[in-house]
Amino acid sequence: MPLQELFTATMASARPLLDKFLSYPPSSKLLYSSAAFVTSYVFLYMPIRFIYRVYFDPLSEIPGPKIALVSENLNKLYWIILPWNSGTEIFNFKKWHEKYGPVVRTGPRYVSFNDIEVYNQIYKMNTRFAKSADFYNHPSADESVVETLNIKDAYARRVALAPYFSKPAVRKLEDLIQSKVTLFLNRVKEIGTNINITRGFRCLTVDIITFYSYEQSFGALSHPTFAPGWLLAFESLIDSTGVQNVFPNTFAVIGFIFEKFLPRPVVRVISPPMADILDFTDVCTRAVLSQKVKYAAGDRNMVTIFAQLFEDDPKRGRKALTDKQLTHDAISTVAAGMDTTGHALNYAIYYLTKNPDAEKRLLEELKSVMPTPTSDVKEEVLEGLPFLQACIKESLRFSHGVPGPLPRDVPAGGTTLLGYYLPGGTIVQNSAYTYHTNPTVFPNPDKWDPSRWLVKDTRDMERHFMPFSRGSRICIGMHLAEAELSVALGRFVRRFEVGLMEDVKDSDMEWRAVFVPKTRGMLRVWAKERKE
Ligand code: HEM
Repeated sequence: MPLQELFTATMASARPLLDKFLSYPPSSKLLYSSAAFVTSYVFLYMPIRFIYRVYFDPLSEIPGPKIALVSENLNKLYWIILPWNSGTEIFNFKKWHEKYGPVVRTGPRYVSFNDIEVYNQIYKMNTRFAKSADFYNHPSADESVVETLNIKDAYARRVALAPYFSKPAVRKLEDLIQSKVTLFLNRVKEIGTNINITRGFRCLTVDIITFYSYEQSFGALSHPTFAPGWLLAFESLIDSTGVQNVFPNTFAVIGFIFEKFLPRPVVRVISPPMADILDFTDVCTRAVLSQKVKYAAGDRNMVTIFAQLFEDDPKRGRKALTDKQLTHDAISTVAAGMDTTGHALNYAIYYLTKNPDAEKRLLEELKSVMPTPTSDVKEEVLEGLPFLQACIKESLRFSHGVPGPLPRDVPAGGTTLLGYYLPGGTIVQNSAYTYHTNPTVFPNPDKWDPSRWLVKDTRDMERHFMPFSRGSRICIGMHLAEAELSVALGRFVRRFEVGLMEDVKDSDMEWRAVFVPKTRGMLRVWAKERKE
């Protein structure tokens, strides 16, 4: 039968059905057409799309679990929103790499790698792999330097911040770091027992970075239990990163309504975490904008990492940051510098209490440069202590910095990695957790063992060690973090004998990834001043 006749016959037989449909009231019409749309989406479009992804897509040659190809959105809901799965995707990545090899297709457009040469190609200086909008989209920080996607814009913003974070610049912060560590240690002595050291370390790191940013710290260390309201607010903000990532627009709209139209006490009744988040944003906004006002009034002697961002940089084509960009930078530098450094210190103390031999060895080493428990010691000296540095490295290996897969977009035109062609727009992932727990490079990877860093040849471990990431988007605050870690850990261990509170469980230190690792519980310790 010719095609035209077939079409006419089909239309004729469908006509009664169509007439019946048109005779329904509008509400039924809407219901039936919605049902027809959903049915054909689920039973027709999704299966066809799945078959295309499995057999015909340019990425179809790449091994991986087929179930992950059903839907990008379902993957996100499954791994991010379901409370029991939230933050555990990267553990699964590692299992998938063990099963499928160094390259795994983890979603329709996502490919994960476990190959250090590929890592170095993606996270290198002048990379063409930009941060992916699919992840760096959190409404509370998407205009910060951390979430700036465009490579040129990110470079210009980093250049403005870089002079404040170079090694020589950090050396000039010695007095600031030492004085905050002294305050922290005095507070530890004063509290003595049941010290929430997880929050204590956060308070220490945040008081340093906020002083450097705003000429006055947030005063966190002075809080009686290391739990100022805005720190609890920050914890809510971090908890919300998954929801922000999956529903950025909804989160932004709700946040806007809550912020602009409802009094804060009302927001607190409706959603305590949202009220916390807005409180934290307010604190950061007030702090950074008051610095901007001082700068505009001609004060050029003030100490603020933001100074260069208040002005245009015509040479690099960067405009002065808007108030929103400043606020987002204020939030993200506090966030970037607080939890990461805090976690590494947390793990160091936890594992030292579990490994008395290591603690003894560290103490002996510290005594060689600090004759008494409260002796002054320069950061430069602590940097030269091999066992202290090995403890710090091993604790960074356990805390991972940002363990998540740091997704990057394959540039337009595509690229070939490990023999597989990846079209432009493919999202590549690499998880520090996978590299840091590679048993070939780090034998017995789940054992906290600082002495592994004291062997003659550490080159292979160094190659697979990336707590600060690498390349153009390497951590800006790396030197500051290293200085904080040396001074805080060295002086803490020299001054105090420390132990876990009885009810602290090993499972309290298990973590999931909410951008940074989030432990199941908090580390609580007792601390006794040493006599000698
Ligand atoms: C032990 C402590 C720290 C670790 C392990 C760490 C780790 C990292 C990692 C892995 C990244 C890359 C994130 C990504 O690609 O999405 C990063 C970025 C960043 N870090 Fe850190 N960080 C630490 C401390 C600090 C401190 C003290 C600051 C100071 C404010 C800081 C500021 C930043 C900033 C601004 C970025 C964004 C850089 C960019 O996107 O170009 N970090 N950090």
